[in-house]
Amino acid sequence: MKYIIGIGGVTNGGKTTLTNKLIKTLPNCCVVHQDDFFKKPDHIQVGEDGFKQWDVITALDMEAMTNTIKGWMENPVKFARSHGVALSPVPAVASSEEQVHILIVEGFLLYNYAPLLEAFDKCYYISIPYEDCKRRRSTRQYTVPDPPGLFDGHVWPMYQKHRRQMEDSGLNIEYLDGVKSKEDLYNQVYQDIQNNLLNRL
Ligand SMILES: Nc1ncnc2c1ncn2[C@@H]1O[C@H](COP(=O)(O)OP(=O)(O)O)[C@@H](O)[C@H]1O
Ligand SMILES: O=C(O)c1ccc[n+]([C@@H]2O[C@H](COP(=O)([O-])O)[C@@H](O)[C@H]2O)c1
Repeated sequence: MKYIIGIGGVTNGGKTTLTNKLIKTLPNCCVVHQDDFFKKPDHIQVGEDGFKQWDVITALDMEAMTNTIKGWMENPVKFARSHGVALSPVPAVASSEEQVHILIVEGFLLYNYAPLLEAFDKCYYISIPYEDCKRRRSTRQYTVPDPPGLFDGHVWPMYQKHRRQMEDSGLNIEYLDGVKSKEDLYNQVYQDIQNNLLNRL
């Protein structure tokens, strides 16, 4: 069985932290990070506001990301091996359908790209309030540092716009409170995944 989990949410909401905890405990679990598909800085458009438009879907090579996910869907064993993910031994009696393979797709604009929406078996979305987000972001180092004013001028307004768009899409999303402790968030999601997998077996 193949199972694809989306962990979307606001910048600095804790997506990577949660993902890194889950991949340590979920069996046969690979990960795709949307941040790995940002285009090079010279391919990022500059808006009328003067800011490079990093927080829009065209800043990402979504076709390449989709192809990576398709690669996992076609052959999760090969994908795991080529990404250095250790697989559980397959019992001699097990068929390939009995072996569970999990893919976590993590990113801030996961649910705003129509061709990918059908891929997810389960969609999580982490939110935190404006003040927490601004504070966490202020200490974060990206490959391209935030210019002054980017958060209020671009990042937060784009987050609000994309969130509304996602909510209007009718996708079935489980919202997570990113202000909860890292441990509580992990326990909540791990338990939910276990329950969902058991229901499918
Ligand atoms: N539940 C949490 N409570 C407090 N701080 C958190 C929590 N989850 C993550 N953080 C912190 O917030 C920052 C951003 O976390 P990260 O997982 O990289 O977010 P994202 O991948 O959503 O951008 C990091 O400094 C991280 O330690
Ligand atoms: O990773 C990069 O190369 C990069 C370069 C410039 C900006 N970013 C920021 O990365 C943010 C999304 O990543 P994250 O982990 O904070 O959800 C988004 O808000 C962008 O403004 C990221």
